[in-house]
Amino acid sequence: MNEPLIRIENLSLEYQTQAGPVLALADINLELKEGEFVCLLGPSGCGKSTLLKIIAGYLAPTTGQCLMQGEPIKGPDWHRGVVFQSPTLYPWMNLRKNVEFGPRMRGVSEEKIREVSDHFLGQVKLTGFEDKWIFELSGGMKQRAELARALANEPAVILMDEPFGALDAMTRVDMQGLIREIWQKNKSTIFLITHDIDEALSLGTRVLVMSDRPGRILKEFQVDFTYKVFRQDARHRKYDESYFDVKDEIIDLIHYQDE
Ligand SMILES: Nc1ncnc2c1ncn2[C@@H]1O[C@H](COP(=O)(O)OP(=O)(O)OP(=O)(O)O)[C@@H](O)[C@H]1O
Repeated sequence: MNEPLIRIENLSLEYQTQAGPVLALADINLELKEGEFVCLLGPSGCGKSTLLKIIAGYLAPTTGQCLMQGEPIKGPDWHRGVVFQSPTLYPWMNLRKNVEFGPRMRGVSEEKIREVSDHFLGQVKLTGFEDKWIFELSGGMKQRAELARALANEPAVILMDEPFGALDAMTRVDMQGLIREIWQKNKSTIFLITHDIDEALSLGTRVLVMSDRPGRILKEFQVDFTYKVFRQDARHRKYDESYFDVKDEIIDLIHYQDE
């Protein structure tokens, strides 16, 4: 099968605002292949979230196209799971009901729903908290719950917009370890937006760097640092010189934009 999971061709997006049109993205060409962990970096306001929203199906491109398995994406659907920085869990449902919501809406059997929610709550290490209300969970737990809710739909691709941005440094590193472990175990395809170069390099198999608005993809880096980091010592990462060479190049690329 040569068709990539997601294919974006000559895409641009222009927002219409009261002050006039805002060109957010231009000339985007991008493929996401099954099993890839693609991280997107770029200056603030360059169009990263806009690109993710197009892949999710929330926004339609102004020109060009965004295809999933060769078919144009026409709107949001459960094949593409989305995780945002602020959890969007339903406060009137307990944790288990939140995770089961998607499969239940799709008419999955109650037996299978239970199996899936047990499995993914286990993967995100929330077994034992199923009956808790959302307000009873910590920030890190909410973000893990959000992840379990996305995973419960068994989407073809998981789209994450700064998923760990609001977490403290320690919880963030733990979450990175967890998402790496889940990606490897489930053979998931992940597209993740971050401001953190170390996060992108320590998780991604490919790191894309975007230009200032209108966002274009300036350069991409095929990297394998994620394979070198194991969850057990995720807090004590040791990288060789090539890591710092790539990091410096990315800093220069992003910094150059600000000048
Ligand atoms: N709904 C909208 N209507 C009009 N303009 C918008 C809208 N959403 C975003 N924009 C503009 O489009 C540009 C890209 O925004 P976007 O949120 O995609 O950037 P970003 O790279 O994700 O930013 P950040 O890193 O700060 O989250 C910005 O100039 C923003 O002001």
